[in-house]
Amino acid sequence: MGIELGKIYHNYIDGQWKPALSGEQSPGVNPANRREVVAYLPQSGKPDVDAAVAAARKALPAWRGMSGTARGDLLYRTAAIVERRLDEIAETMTREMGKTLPEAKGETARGAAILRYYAGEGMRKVGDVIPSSDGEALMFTTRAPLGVVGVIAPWNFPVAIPIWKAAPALVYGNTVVLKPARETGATALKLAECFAEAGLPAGVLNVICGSGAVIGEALAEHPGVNGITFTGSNAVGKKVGMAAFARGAKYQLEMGGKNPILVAEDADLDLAVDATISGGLKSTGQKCTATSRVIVVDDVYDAFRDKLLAKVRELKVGDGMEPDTWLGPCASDRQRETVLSYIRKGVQEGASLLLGGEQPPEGTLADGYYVQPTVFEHVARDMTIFREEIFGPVLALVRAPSFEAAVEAANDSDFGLSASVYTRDIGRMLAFVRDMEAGMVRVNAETAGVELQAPFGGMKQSSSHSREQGQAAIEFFTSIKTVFVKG
Ligand SMILES: NC(=O)C1=CN([C@@H]2O[C@H](COP(=O)(O)OP(=O)(O)OC[C@H]3O[C@@H](n4cnc5c(N)ncnc54)[C@H](OP(=O)(O)O)[C@@H]3O)[C@@H](O)[C@H]2O)C=CC1
Ligand SMILES: O=C(O)CCC(=O)C(=O)O
Repeated sequence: MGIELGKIYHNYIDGQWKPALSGEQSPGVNPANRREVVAYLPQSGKPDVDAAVAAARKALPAWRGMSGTARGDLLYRTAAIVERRLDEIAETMTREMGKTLPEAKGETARGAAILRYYAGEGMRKVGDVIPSSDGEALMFTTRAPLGVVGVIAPWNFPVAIPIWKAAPALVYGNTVVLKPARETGATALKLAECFAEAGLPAGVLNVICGSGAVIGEALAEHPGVNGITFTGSNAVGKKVGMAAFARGAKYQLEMGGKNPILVAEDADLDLAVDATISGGLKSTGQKCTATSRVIVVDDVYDAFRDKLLAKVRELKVGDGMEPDTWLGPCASDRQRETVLSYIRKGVQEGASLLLGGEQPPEGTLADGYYVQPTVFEHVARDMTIFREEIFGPVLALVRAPSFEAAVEAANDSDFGLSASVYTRDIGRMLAFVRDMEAGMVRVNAETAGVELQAPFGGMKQSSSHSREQGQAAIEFFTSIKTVFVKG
């Protein structure tokens, strides 16, 4: 039994399911088959944002007043419900944004694991006792929640990202207004159903769907929102950050990447090829941690390229619901057009297109937003495909005369999210860890894939220099209070 297609969804505000106040809704189509309407989603406006923020503000005192353990218990219960509904949530995700069903199931299971991790945070320490210079006083730190937190989420990890933002926000005593990407509203509303079934009090989590330019902006500018956490493009992230900064709200931005994998002359080439393919092309290259620049030392360049091409040719493109599909469609028509325009630019600017570069030939794929896995070589550092985030199944091969030159080329980027190296030499590993300007530095492992218990974030223009996930989340979602008590 599959999910109900074409269902009409409502916003989740103040513990109730409500249509947009305007009554407007918009269809969300399956990127693997544009004829399939997956869901009708509310097209909310500013009055809906006002209602959601008012509900979150009203719920705040009681939620903040509960113990961390009690808040954590609600997250444990939500995790169990997400797990029970895993197949349905994963199918909704695949039909809304195209990633393969096994990937969607893995991500949903990860969502439950993130909820459990932060449920446990409700019982962990929040401060330190610091010796005072006054022998009769007690000085210590504690943590206060920010208040109402706005979560603006992208479509590429529609379960993991909203949860890794909302779960720590909630457990530390904040209330939340979540605005999912327009592509993945139904998946987010199913998560809201799980929180509601777990017994989360009304108004503690609110989910509203609609255009980013309207309700995302309204949330960032709203005087009732104390903090905004955003993942998405650099252009929008900067706008959101500036809107929050202008009114003194706290903000956290996770944005693009242009992640390199370096292949040294002593690398295990088979492993390096597998990591390049998995890191660069899984989820159709739509990860901020996706491998995009493949920088290979001259001595092994030809052998690496030939192995890579042989394996990429074997990848099966198709509907993510089909069991033999390795690579699904781009998440939307807009995203497919962006990717194809980068490919055209690569060709115009003189890179050599070795493989792919087009929509797959007509047939069963004609109704979806597909792009063939694409490999370029002779990519120069001033080319657009070397410099800008593509967010599609496109790899740019770069030949480097030496390992040192490869590191230098890898650092020649405005971004610094993730970077990986393949080498067996401990000296090279350590040099890479020291010299690479990236928040996630990975040795003999692909650039993508993050662990929920470890800090995640980037350097340079990849982030606002904060970190998400693991214990790092407490830094954004709370403020430190230093307390001095004298009897
Ligand atoms: N770092 C990452 O993980 C991601 C990076 N990207 C990058 O962004 C590119 C474009 O993707 P796209 O989906 O358009 O990313 P956006 O940055 O536009 O979208 C991310 C989120 O921000 C919302 N948003 C859009 N405009 C505004 C605004 N003015 N104020 C506040 N919120 C807003 C979106 O809503 P809505 O969906 O309604 O527009 C969505 O919820 C990709 O090609 C990729 O390069 C995209 C997704 C994730
Ligand atoms: O690599 C991952 O698992 C996470 C990637 C990510 O956070 C993103 O693409 O937004």
